[in-house]
Amino acid sequence: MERGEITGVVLAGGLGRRMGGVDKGLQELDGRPLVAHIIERLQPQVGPLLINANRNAEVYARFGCPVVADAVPDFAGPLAGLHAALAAASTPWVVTVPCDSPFLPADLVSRLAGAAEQASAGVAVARTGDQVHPVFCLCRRELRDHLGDYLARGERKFTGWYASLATVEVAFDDQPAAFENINTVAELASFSRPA
Ligand SMILES: Nc1nc2c(ncn2[C@@H]2O[C@H](COP(=O)(O)OP(=O)(O)OP(=O)(O)O)[C@@H](O)[C@H]2O)c(=O)[nH]1
Ligand SMILES: [Mg+2]
Repeated sequence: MERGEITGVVLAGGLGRRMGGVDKGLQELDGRPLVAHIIERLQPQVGPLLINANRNAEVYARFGCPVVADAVPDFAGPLAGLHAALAAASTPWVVTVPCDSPFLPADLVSRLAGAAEQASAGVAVARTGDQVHPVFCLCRRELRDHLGDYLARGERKFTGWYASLATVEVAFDDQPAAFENINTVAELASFSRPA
């Protein structure tokens, strides 16, 4: 699989409730919005890039890539973001990362892609230890309708969707800290470099 066959998607469509309802991707870490950190890590690993956001589309557009909102209403969760991205992408593969994990692996996409190819799987997700990180997900674009049907049934859970597909889990036990995610203001402060 070539890098250019994979669209990278920053999932920034959540409500940020644990952070008081702010738009988490736009919160600053070390003087830059989280989304900027994510793009810096993800851009070299993929072809096209998309941002999935449900608020502040004009602000996200300043990062220079298309911004797509969920098609499924009412903040249905990250799978709704993946669904929107599968509809918007023009490459055969899409890879998602959340907007709140600024330390994501530099080799995330190559390892997910290698494993998906080797296993002839339509979906590859990251794992550390026995913890699956389902929002770090490489997915074939042709699964769009399969996912659309799942969401239309009112289903919301990543794990339930994966379970119905050929999915491969890819261990990143060499870099568990790369999957640290930031949910609260205190966590954001704790990950800031001292000035
Ligand atoms: N597109 C989309 N993405 C979502 C939605 N809910 C969560 N996400 C994304 O899923 C990832 C992980 O979600 P959380 O850490 O729970 O973020 P959140 O939902 O904004 O925050 P909380 O409200 O505190 O749970 C983040 O990248 C979110 O932007 C949603 O309804 N739609
Ligand atoms: Mg949430």
